[in-house]
Amino acid sequence: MSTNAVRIAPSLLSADFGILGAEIEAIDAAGADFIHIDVMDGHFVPNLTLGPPVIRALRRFTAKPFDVHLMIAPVDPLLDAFADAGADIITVHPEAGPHLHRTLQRIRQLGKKAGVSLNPASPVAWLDSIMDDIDLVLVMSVNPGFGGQAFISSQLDKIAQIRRRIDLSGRDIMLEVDGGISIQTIGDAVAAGADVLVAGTASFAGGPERYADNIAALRAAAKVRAVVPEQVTA
Ligand SMILES: O=C(CO)[C@H](O)[C@H](O)COP(=O)(O)O
Repeated sequence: MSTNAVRIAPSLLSADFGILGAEIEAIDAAGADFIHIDVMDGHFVPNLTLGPPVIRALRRFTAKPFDVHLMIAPVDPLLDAFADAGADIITVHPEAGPHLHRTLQRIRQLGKKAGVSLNPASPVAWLDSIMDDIDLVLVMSVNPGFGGQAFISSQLDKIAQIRRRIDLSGRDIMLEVDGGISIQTIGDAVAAGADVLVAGTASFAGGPERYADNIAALRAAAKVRAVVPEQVTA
């Protein structure tokens, strides 16, 4: 794939929560493509972040797409609230069920792009029956819940398998990778087939005066792979 098409989605999880509006303005000006918002409920994942009222309040600080990753269960009762608050892409986990297909249909009915997220141990086969119903696959390259974790390199094989499926399907589906993305790991993720890279720690490191350089460094590193191609088998 062309690295020109790579999108960088800084995760607000690593921003200063005391000044989120200013952080969004700064990361937007620094070249972010999407604003990635991690919603955690303290139940589906062992951490708590923010909900629809905060997303609504932040909407006025940028025109960039809000890429909202829902790590909450049950997810269905809150879909309308997140759509109404200003989410553009809404990504859910199959385990947040009970009816993934219905959930994805509802997201699209709300006029939003529908994403599905696979945890490190979740099988690629879960995509089999929903390829018509998604606009984005989010591969978690860490276990969800916290920023600053190490990239799980076994996910490269999964990314490559999903890239093949998307290409064979001929559908316009984004392949996003989230967790441990840095200048050391982004090249391998892109070489395996990712085209949207979530980066929290790597985007927000060093404060606002570093954001543009951080994102530029990620884009440059996206063209460099660290592992030999044979390690990515699928
Ligand atoms: O969804 C997440 C954790 O559940 C975060 O988006 C992800 O971990 C990004 O943080 P970092 O780039 O620091 O790894």
